[in-house]
Amino acid sequence: MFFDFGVKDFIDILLVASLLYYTYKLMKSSGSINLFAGILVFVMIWLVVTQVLEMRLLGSIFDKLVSVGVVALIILFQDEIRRFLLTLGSHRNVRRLVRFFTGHIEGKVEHDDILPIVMACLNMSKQKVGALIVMEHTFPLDEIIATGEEFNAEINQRLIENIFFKNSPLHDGAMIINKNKIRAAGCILPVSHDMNIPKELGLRHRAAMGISQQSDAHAIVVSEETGDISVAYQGQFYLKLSAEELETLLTKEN
Ligand SMILES: Nc1ncnc2c1ncn2[C@@H]1O[C@H](COP(=O)(O)OP(=O)(O)OP(=O)(O)O)[C@@H](O)[C@H]1O
Repeated sequence: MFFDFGVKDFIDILLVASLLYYTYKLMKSSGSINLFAGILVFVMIWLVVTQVLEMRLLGSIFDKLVSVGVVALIILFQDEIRRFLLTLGSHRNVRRLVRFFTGHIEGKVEHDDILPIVMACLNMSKQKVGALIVMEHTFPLDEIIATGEEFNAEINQRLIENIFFKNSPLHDGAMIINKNKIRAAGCILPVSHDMNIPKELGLRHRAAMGISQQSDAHAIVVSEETGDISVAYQGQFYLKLSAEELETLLTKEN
């Protein structure tokens, strides 16, 4: 007996595989990989109980759990689902399409605005001034901005350095930059509890990782201890960057 296997089925399998891979990547970057693994194990047990062993009583309990499970999943993963849709909308190809029709990209930081940020980081790195700068992209950070001091200033190298200067009232916490404006400083970021973050990295780095797991922002850290410049982006650390590497990373379309 032959399977009626056509191109459509092949595309179907390919799409399901990509969906699973993308979900895995998203869960990994947001630190919920154990939850994802737990759900997979549950689905496998459910399939074995209902399809292979055909246990009716246990099967009917699992069936009930699965029927309410979809709602539970939406509640559990609401941040991840939101991020997934935002990332989909901000994907390079979709942005190209938007640029084709509108002529510009909403939320994109121009190269001229990146240079003062890179220069400020370089200076702070040399003087070992600690800094935490978040570049907001398509995922809105209004709730984070509300935790700090809001203003609407042009991006300026001196201003960035002054804010993070040790005696400045706003040096503690994170600065949020959106497009060509510094939107706030002294903001509190969510701290990542990821066990894989190296032990020598403290709260500033964990806060950078936290925001990168919950949004599509770039979070730049200048270490007060070592002067190292690092970036957390999409749940990944890019450590000990040179000025050129930082510029390339920030200029790259996400
Ligand atoms: N949740 C947070 N949101 C924003 N900023 C934070 C947060 N937690 C800590 N910080 C900032 O990090 C500073 C403390 O950094 P800490 O020394 O613990 O981190 P670190 O990663 O070791 O950095 P460094 O290498 O600069 O010492 C605080 O003074 C504060 O400015």
